[in-house]
Amino acid sequence: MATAGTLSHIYFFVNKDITTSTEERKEEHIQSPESHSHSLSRSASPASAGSSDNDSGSGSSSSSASKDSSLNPLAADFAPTFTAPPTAAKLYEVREIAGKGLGLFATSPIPRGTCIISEKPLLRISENALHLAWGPYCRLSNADKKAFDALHFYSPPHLHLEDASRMQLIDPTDSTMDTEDVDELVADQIRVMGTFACNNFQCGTGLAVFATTSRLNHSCVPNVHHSFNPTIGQQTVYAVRDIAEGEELCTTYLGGQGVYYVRAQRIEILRGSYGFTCLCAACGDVGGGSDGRREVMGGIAYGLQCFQYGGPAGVEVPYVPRNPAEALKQAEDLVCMLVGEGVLSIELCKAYRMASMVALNLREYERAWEYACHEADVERTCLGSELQDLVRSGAGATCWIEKVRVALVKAGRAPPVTKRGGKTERQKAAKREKKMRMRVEKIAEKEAQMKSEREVAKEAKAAEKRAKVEAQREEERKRREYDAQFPGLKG
Ligand SMILES: C[S@@+](CC[C@H](N)C(=O)[O-])C[C@H]1O[C@@H](n2cnc3c(N)ncnc32)[C@H](O)[C@@H]1O
Repeated sequence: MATAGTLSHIYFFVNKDITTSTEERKEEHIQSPESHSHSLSRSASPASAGSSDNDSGSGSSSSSASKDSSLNPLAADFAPTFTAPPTAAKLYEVREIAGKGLGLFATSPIPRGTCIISEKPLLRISENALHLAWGPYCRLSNADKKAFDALHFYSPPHLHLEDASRMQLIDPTDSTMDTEDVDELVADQIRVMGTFACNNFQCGTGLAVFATTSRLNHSCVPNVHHSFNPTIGQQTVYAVRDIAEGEELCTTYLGGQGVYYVRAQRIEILRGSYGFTCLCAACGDVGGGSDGRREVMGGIAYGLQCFQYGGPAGVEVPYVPRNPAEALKQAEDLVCMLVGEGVLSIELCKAYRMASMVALNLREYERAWEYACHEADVERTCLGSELQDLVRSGAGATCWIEKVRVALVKAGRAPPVTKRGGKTERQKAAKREKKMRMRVEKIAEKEAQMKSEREVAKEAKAAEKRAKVEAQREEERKRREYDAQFPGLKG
């Protein structure tokens, strides 16, 4: 993961100073060349704060309150200084699954938007550089070391872990080590780097491995969304749709943009970096249209990005809308296609945001409001509601909703409110879903029509070529006949 891009899609616009506590930063900074330490049992000052999973992030171990008030629960600014014990029941179990090793499985039905895991890193490094994992690993407590060692190991060939170990971690001038010691140390370092490589997630500006989240297997149609929440300093995993009891919980290892990769690209990355071939619904859908849809979705997403920020000079980018009205239609199509493809996380938020922004630009206030609300809904579903970092940076859906609300008020329109006795949310959602399904079907129909047109054109071209060859042959035959009839005239 450190090098294959990442398991994680960074949605947080992270300000390192906000997200990393001074103590954590201290931990990270003392990691570097000391990593030449040759002893696995070197002083164990845990780089991570343990691995409490499923404590739903409700507890905070730091308090900004004054000493006195922090001890007085009745004080206005009282804040607990202890980490609250886990309150939510464990919603999953770790089980072995054929062909995948261990995985997490729902032990009861899990409704969409449920926080399934919230845990602190087991081992964290400050940059995307695998060799940095060795130092903090050596400082782990024995229990954390055991948890780390139990994780899956894979050594991606392109990472050249042995070279990384010999060149970056071993001190060739150290005369106290003989060849056997060096080989043993190299093997240990390969094991740690390989384990880190295939289990890490993006964590702020660095990478981290987690005791529980790192057991999540991959799917190109994930049912959970993982992200590091700097506000609570924990990795969180939320259900992006209703999950049935017994269903495997799967996230994506390909990051947000991975949604737009076609099957062959996904296979290449997953095989190269994690050593497996994905057999999820999208990868199994050979010839079923998933690849075509993902390609079109990627084209539309990129086209919209070029529309918003400008595209590369001198390159003709397909799907760039010519005007805001076209952009709105494309953003709506993208929403429908993402939903149709079962991609329900951050890329969907982005598509809703785009639709809302363009609608606002077109002064289509109600639509702008509706899409902003959808974005907020999906954001809450994937990330929960403790998102102060996101709000502070102005990137959260709630910040956008506020902008739309102000625009509506300025335009003399009040933000729409749900009418009493009106349609229930469930009815509305069902209607929206039906509408979306119809649009997706329409898009698929259009695609199929375009495909068959392309095939007809290809066939016509091939027929034309065949006729040309046939005509040449005929001419050649006639010429030979003539030559045979009038040999004297030959040449
Ligand atoms: C982060 S670990 C996931 C947990 C792992 N299965 C375990 O036993 O600890 C990543 C590894 O799990 C396996 N894996 C993940 N997703 C998979 C999938 N969809 N199909 C097959 N193997 C998968 C691969 O071996 C991969 O290198």
